[in-house]
Amino acid sequence: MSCVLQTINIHVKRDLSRLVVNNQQTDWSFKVDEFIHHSSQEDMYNSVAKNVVQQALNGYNGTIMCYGQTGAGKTYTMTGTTENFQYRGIIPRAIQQVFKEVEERIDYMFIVRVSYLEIYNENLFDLLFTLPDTPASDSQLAVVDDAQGVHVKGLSIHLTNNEEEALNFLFEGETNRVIGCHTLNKNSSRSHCIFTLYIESRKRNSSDDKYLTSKLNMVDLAGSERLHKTGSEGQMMREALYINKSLSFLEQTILALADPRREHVPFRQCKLTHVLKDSIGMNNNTVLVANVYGNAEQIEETVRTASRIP
Ligand SMILES: Nc1ncnc2c1ncn2[C@@H]1O[C@H](COP(=O)(O)OP(=O)(O)OP(=O)(O)O)[C@@H](O)[C@H]1O
Repeated sequence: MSCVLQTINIHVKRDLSRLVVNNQQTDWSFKVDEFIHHSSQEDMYNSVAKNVVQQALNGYNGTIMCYGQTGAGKTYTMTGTTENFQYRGIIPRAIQQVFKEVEERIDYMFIVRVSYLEIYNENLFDLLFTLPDTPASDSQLAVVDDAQGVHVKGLSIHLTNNEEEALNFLFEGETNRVIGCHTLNKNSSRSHCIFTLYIESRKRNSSDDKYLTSKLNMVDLAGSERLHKTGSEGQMMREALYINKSLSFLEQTILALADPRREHVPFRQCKLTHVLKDSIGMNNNTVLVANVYGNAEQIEETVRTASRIP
């Protein structure tokens, strides 16, 4: 969302032949809005998320996505860890910001709801299905694109009255995620997960009964990975193929959105882009966080991740 671009220059020594991506290239240069290194979770939040959350409270849809190599810190950035309050990630901080504003803006009436969707091997799952008040869905969840906009039929959406309730939904969903273990990350997310806040607001004591509505998606994408690096086989290889394919569709969609000459944006190629159709690009606030490792051994994947940023 910021306009000043920063340049990242990467140089790989040619004599480290094992680490060279190809025989010709040893230098890369990438432009990004911001390069965040050695920062606290709070600084990270203030840089990438605070503004999008504020805009969502003002009625604009927003999406914040973490993308990158498996084990590079996407879940840490998005959710954080529970061992220390200061390590909490973007989602709990966004929840806090939303409810702080709800309390402060006393001239407005807010309704906040949440849902937590998982996309695993191109199938949709409701991560809040375990809650007692979640109606049992007898049919498969499906992405529907109709007059009401894009929504997932069958996904439970929960009214949330305060920060604590919203955090409980987050933690409930976290325990239901599909987690795998491979050589690069022993707690690897094998799916894309979208935690959504639906915000509705209306000015109190106003003659006009106009509601402002917005959706804020916080997306922890499954890790992009080279199969030989993660040592995947069998079911994990199948998962990795789905993950890589959908990430490639996401990349194509983002590239199409960034190109003003493109008339068609291929949202329907996979569930991930279809679900996000009305919340990325165009008039929505979209932030893509590229998580990379800091060490030289992973330079090949770092270059790959950085080169996918439009
Ligand atoms: N900035 C950081 N500071 C401290 N620990 C971190 C940081 N980033 C990641 N970690 C730790 O590294 C490990 C891997 O991170 P994480 O699970 O977030 O990766 P990921 O990108 O979500 O991986 P995957 O795609 O496999 O799910 C975790 O134990 C996490 O707590």
